[in-house]
Amino acid sequence: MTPPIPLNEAQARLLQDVVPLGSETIETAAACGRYLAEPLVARRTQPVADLSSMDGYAMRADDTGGPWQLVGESAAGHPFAGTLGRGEAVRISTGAHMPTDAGAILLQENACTDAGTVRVADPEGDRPTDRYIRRKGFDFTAGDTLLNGGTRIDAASLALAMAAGVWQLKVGGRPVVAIIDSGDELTAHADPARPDALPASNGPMLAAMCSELAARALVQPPVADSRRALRESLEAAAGADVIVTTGGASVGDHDHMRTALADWGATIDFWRVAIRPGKPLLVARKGGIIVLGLPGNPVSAFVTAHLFLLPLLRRMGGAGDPLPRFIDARLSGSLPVGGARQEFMRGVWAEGGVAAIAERDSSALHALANADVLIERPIGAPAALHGDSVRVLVLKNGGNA
Ligand SMILES: Nc1nc2c(c(=O)[nH]1)N[C@H]1C(S)=C(S)[C@@H](COP(=O)(O)OP(=O)(O)OC[C@H]3O[C@@H](n4cnc5c(N)ncnc54)[C@H](O)[C@@H]3O)O[C@H]1N2
Ligand code: MOO
Repeated sequence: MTPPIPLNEAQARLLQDVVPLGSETIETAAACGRYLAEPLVARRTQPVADLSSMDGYAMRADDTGGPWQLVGESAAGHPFAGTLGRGEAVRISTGAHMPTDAGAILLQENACTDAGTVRVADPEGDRPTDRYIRRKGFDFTAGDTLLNGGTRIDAASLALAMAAGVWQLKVGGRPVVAIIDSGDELTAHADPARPDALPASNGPMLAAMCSELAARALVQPPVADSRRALRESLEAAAGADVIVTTGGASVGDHDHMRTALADWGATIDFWRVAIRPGKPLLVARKGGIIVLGLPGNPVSAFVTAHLFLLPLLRRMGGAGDPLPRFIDARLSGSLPVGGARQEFMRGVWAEGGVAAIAERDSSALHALANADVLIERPIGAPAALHGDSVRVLVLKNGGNA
């Protein structure tokens, strides 16, 4: 048996030949979660003119002493059409166009009005200023490149595209993922006739992870531990871009995944990666289909999905930067010396840092569901102490969570 390969080598081998799926043009409002297939270029300037950022009164920049005669109003969507002379002011609202010739704003809190005349309320207090003017094009100008191709569209970038007058976006495709749970012990639903059966939780878990990436996930009913049944389920899934299996990837008498893949005509690219959990991971290919064989233990399947499945789907969908992003965090508590495999420990936010959850068994879903982060431990890392820096992958309380 060849030794497990390092994680970074395995990820590079998985992603190196992946060609992004064909692109399509869709409504911007429906593009959340997709990746830009070309740069986002502004079609309009924002703001389109100098605007007021506050409610108050607008006057000329060289006329900030007052009093001023009120000669009209500029409201958002209803600009003041006239010109502004010395000694004149217009009522102005937040987001309204600055009148031609206006160059200063007096906040309404700092103004008093009487019979069409505006004055500075407190001669010792705040006077008109240009600080409340949002200059034309300060955010972006028509023709500016706002986002690079390969960027994921999220709520903010979707709003940016709308504001830039781009109603449709060219985005990468949505990979179709077939998910196969395997094991004689598994049942798709709680089954009173089989009280000892284990609910197949990996399939729905992986489908949920895929759905956050705008992939289409199809979960098959659990498949028995037999070469023939596995081969048939692979054949049934052959219309997908990616087939993900869980279970049967290890060395036991009932672990048939590798032989079933060979029977089906797939070539195994690599098997076993130096990570904990998740060592028995395999990658195989048949034609244009990529098969990811994840280990059956639920935590192993979860961790390897983050490290391999999601990066693969991101790359297929057109992501420029598909690998998960780890950040540095302070350790609360301590960690033992790192082992022979790169480890991903479940952790929680605690005391301004992260603390490892004591339960490290790769079947422990309760601990996984309580985890806020995965803490990375390099191979052979020295023991870590309270306050040391560790790398973490944020699972909760980041983004929309
Ligand atoms: N002698 C050795 N035994 C094992 C090794 C090894 O190197 N030598 N590796 C261990 C490691 S590490 C892992 S991880 C597991 C992975 O095994 P498999 O991928 O073959 O998975 P199974 O044996 O089929 O199942 C493992 C475990 O997970 C449960 N399971 C499976 N599918 C699901 C599902 N869809 N939903 C929920 N739970 C599932 C299954 O009941 C088992 O308890 O192998 C070690 N053994
Ligand atoms: O690689 Mo296994 O996932 O540690 O239990």
